[in-house]
Amino acid sequence: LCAEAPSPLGAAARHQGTARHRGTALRAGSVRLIQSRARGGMRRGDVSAGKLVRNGVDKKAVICIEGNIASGKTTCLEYFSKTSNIEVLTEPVAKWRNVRGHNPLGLMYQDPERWGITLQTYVQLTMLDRHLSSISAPVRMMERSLFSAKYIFVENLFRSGKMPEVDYAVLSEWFDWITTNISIPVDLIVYLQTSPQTCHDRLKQRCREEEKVIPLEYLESIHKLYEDWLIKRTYVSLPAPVLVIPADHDLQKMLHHYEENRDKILAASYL
Ligand SMILES: Nc1ncnc2c1ncn2[C@@H]1O[C@H](COP(=O)(O)OP(=O)(O)O)[C@@H](O)[C@H]1O
Ligand SMILES: Nc1ccn([C@H]2C[C@H](O)[C@@H](COP(=O)(O)O)O2)c(=O)n1
Repeated sequence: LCAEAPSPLGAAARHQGTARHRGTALRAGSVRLIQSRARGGMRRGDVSAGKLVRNGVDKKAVICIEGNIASGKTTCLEYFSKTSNIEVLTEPVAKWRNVRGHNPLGLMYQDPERWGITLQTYVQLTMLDRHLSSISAPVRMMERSLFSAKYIFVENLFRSGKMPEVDYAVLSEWFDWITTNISIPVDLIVYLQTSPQTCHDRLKQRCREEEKVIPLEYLESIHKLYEDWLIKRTYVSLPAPVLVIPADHDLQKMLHHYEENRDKILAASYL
């Protein structure tokens, strides 16, 4: 049985616009980026020093929900979306499935060597847009991040031999430029830790057309990268502290776990 339903949360309406330098300020649609002061004066002063920061960014908490494909991130976000003072941003999967009539997500699963760079370039752009969009509530919970796009998905394509070295190099240059020059603040990572088999079962249940070709081994590689990054910490540096929530349980138990962890999660807003 297929159970893919459009997210009731919807995608945040975003203005589209061309980024253009104006002295030290850059306007991208409704986003205003300003050059941060050298040090101090901001909660994340050291991390942001000298970078472009979104205006007013230091007043809001950003929590990223991370986890394997179909681990339950959207379901978790739907639960917290019912809380006042929390704004929820799901991944822009609808855009990845339809950019001007093209489906880079589907193309990537059909032929990763050819289309991996196309999808991941677009993921990087749309995730950057998510990070920089204006925050309307004191706390933002967002699905995944610019960081996992690079450290998990791009890395997995490259390491599995499905992304040519030149494509990986270009994506890495883009990622390094963005993270060197633009502040991408994250206050907490919530890792929904699942077994690859659980994700495989949930993936089949969700039945997203493009994902029907995903074998268990693909989820195992993604799982390993997540574990190396967020649990073993043997891989790349973390952009924020990590809260791990075991997520193999049934829905009712998961909702209970979310409630139990609510204070720890929202504590990110007092940092
Ligand atoms: N705890 C759970 N137990 C069983 N099924 C779940 C659970 N959480 C989510 N699901 C189902 O698994 C599928 C994937 O969940 P979803 O929240 O879309 O994952 P993600 O956003 O991480 O890809 C959906 O069909 C969803 O209804
Ligand atoms: N950088 C990324 C991010 C996501 N994907 C794929 C994986 C899934 O098929 C889909 C959405 O992920 P989910 O929210 O269901 O975990 O997008 C990718 O290929 N690269």
